[in-house]
Amino acid sequence: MAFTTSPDGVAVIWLPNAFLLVALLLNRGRHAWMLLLTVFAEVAADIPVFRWYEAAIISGVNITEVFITYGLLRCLGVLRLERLESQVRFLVAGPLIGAFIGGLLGAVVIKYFHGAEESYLSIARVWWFGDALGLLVTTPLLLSIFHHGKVRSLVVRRDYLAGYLALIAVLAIYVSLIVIYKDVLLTPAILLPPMLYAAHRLKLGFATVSVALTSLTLAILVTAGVPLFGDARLIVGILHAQEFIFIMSIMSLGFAVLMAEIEQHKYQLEQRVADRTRELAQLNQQLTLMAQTDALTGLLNRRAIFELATQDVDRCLRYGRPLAILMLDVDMFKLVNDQYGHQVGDVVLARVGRVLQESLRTSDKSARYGGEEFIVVAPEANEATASELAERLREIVAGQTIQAEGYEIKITVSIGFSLLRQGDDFAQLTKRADEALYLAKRYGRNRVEKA
Ligand SMILES: Nc1nc2c(ncn2[C@@H]2O[C@H](COP(=O)(O)OP(=O)(O)OP(=O)(O)O)[C@@H](O)[C@H]2O)c(=O)[nH]1
Repeated sequence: MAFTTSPDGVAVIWLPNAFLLVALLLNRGRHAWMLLLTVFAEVAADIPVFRWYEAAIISGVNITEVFITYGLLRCLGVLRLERLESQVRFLVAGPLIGAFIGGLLGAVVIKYFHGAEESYLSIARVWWFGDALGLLVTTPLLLSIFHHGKVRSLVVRRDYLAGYLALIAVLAIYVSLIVIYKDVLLTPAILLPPMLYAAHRLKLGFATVSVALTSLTLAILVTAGVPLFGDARLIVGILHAQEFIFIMSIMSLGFAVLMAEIEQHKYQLEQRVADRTRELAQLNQQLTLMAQTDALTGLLNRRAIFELATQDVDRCLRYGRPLAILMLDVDMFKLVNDQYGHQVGDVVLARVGRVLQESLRTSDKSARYGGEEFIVVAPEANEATASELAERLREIVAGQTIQAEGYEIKITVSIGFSLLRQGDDFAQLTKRADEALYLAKRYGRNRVEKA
């Protein structure tokens, strides 16, 4: 710390307070040992410049400052600095209020215990700015590293590496030039564009490191007497450096956070669009299904079976495969309606639909063809298979006892089936199956007839 300290012993940029603040923020003030360790570090950092009791009082001032900042941040609900709003709150609580109080108290120690040359207000101002910058530069950096209780590597990330190297190169060139030429044209302001570019491209993690490195470099240069801002008195040079570091930090960190927020918004927007698209696709699927389904029985409707069966018919004709069509009609269904009511009739139709769904192969298709009439399309079914299937369906329906509205109802179905012939189409097949069904009705119902 001695490298960045003015002749009166006030730091141009004072970093240790941020360590204590971050320890408090991360652990919510739980770990006392961390506090003791930081107090020890604060005193040790002051020992090279001050007598031990001065160092002890100064560390008391620093700790007070940190606790005021921490208390304010807790009141404002700020534990992380990844949003612009929390950064602004942090700026008010730490660099503005906490460091200001620290500056007022610290200047008393420097002026009256240490016997400084500069005026009380001038020392208070340098102290305030030094502490403010220490908090501003270091807190976001440490919070970036100790992310959610884990140490996040800011150094080895591949996309950051080129940025770090470029930053070190820029700083090295700047330091060499200003040390050799001491030219006022080499104002640190020329560092701003590359830093903003880096903050924009490499996000908050990198911005915190670049701000910390640049600030420290400038602080060391100004306290070593390098005239960063022309031939001013040392204290004026320090003040300018502090002002510059302040502006640079706010701009870099603010810019990085702003970019992160924009990215976040963009991501959320994309997520929302993706969600809506998925919902629309699902709705579309549901609509398609609804358009194909008969609401009462859950089977395909007439239009859907026409499309699907036509494909089956074409395929079986092309490959010379058999196919059968079964037409089922509930016997004396009008009586069911008349005797028990239309609602009971609906339950009966739904049961026939369920029987078909449960009894057929997955390659078979069934549909409600109209009223109390059903159709089954059975690819690969020859005469024997179709007759067996029709018989089985007839028996299963006849074996059902349907309970509805307090009634127990037994029903039967008549079935006519037709087999695919060369040159057939779906309409011809259904026409023949219908004729066979008519025969089944004529011969007494509850029976199967072949076309
Ligand atoms: N409950 C109900 N009844 C329907 C529905 N669609 C058609 N029906 C009725 O089904 C009955 C069909 O009667 P018919 O065509 O005379 O045939 P049936 O009484 O079954 O006599 P057969 O076919 O000769 O055995 C009519 O009463 C229609 O009103 C429906 O969705 N729900």
